[in-house]
Amino acid sequence: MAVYTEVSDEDLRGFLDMYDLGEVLSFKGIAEGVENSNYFLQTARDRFILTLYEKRVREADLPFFLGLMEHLAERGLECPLPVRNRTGQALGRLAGRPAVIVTFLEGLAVKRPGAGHCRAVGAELARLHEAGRDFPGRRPNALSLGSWAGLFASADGQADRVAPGLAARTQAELDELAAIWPRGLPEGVIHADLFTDNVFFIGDRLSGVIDFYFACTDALAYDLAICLNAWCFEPDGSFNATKGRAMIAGYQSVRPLEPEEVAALPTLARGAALRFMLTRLVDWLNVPPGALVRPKDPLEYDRKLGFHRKVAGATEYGWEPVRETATSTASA
Ligand SMILES: Nc1ncnc2c1ncn2[C@@H]1O[C@H](COP(=O)(O)OP(=O)(O)OP(=O)(O)O)[C@@H](O)[C@H]1O
Ligand SMILES: N[C@@H](CCO)C(=O)O
Repeated sequence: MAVYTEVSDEDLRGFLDMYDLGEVLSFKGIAEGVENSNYFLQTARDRFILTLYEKRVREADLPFFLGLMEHLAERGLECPLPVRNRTGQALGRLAGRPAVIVTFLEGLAVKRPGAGHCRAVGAELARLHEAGRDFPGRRPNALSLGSWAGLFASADGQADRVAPGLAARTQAELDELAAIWPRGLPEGVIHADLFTDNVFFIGDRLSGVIDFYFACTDALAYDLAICLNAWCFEPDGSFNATKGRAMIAGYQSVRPLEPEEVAALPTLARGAALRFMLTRLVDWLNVPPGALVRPKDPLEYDRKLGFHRKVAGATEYGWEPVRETATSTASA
């Protein structure tokens, strides 16, 4: 359960005095997530999520995240909307932390996604990229290549305590990726953390996307590489190419990949796996005393890295050229 910061009844009352949300009917810490403290808030008016931002979220970046959610929602994406208080502010302070109330989204995260879910996520990711094109905000990816060596250093030489050989493997990967990391790919706003717990479905219909607190400006195909990592591996560690094919086809049904993005996909997938291995490693070694949180397994991503290292080309992820439609062939 990710609740790092407890909120007293008195603090909550003081905070909600600034809003027009009606009487509080229920207020509970949420038993998911690892990054921020999240509370479910039911008032006489509606259901909401109250988030207190913790270690990895810089307060200066919050206007980017909140503005992005508003921008995407205006363009028809189902995502939480920040709720403004009586003075028109969405961002406040509670229990010493920056805090925001957002609207509650209906739906459930899928635990064992099928190919249909992967296709829907691919298409939604591309819609997000398209909708983000005219978003004026820019935020460099604070968890890209340039940060990985520092993250590894902050594990303080303890990687081999988690698995023998992990330190040398990770160092070799850092060195190699620094040498081959693709530059100049099409960029835009990316979600950067579109894992299964951040996408909701009602039945088979994708009903919403949450958790924009890693969103940034980076290579669009890197976001797809993150999703291939998060959605298309089986619990036994094998990559499911049927799911990969569905996800990439879903993505390309909205935004076809450029040839240089296709060529870069294996390297981007390696980088994405390394990024999540490293943040998980650091979290695994540094669980704050008393925090209600279950850290995620870094070795899951070390194993995924092992798979990506052997991939020779994007077809192994299920990439196929976009088929010409009857109309485009006829008009060609
Ligand atoms: N707008 C929302 N509507 C409904 N439920 C939500 C909403 N926002 C968050 N939740 C619930 O709270 C949980 C944690 O939220 P979130 O994923 O944003 O937390 P986090 O700590 O940033 O997690 P992560 O580890 O994925 O980064 C979600 O899994 C979901 O159950
Ligand atoms: N989605 C991340 C946690 C939030 O950054 C992970 O699974 O490691």
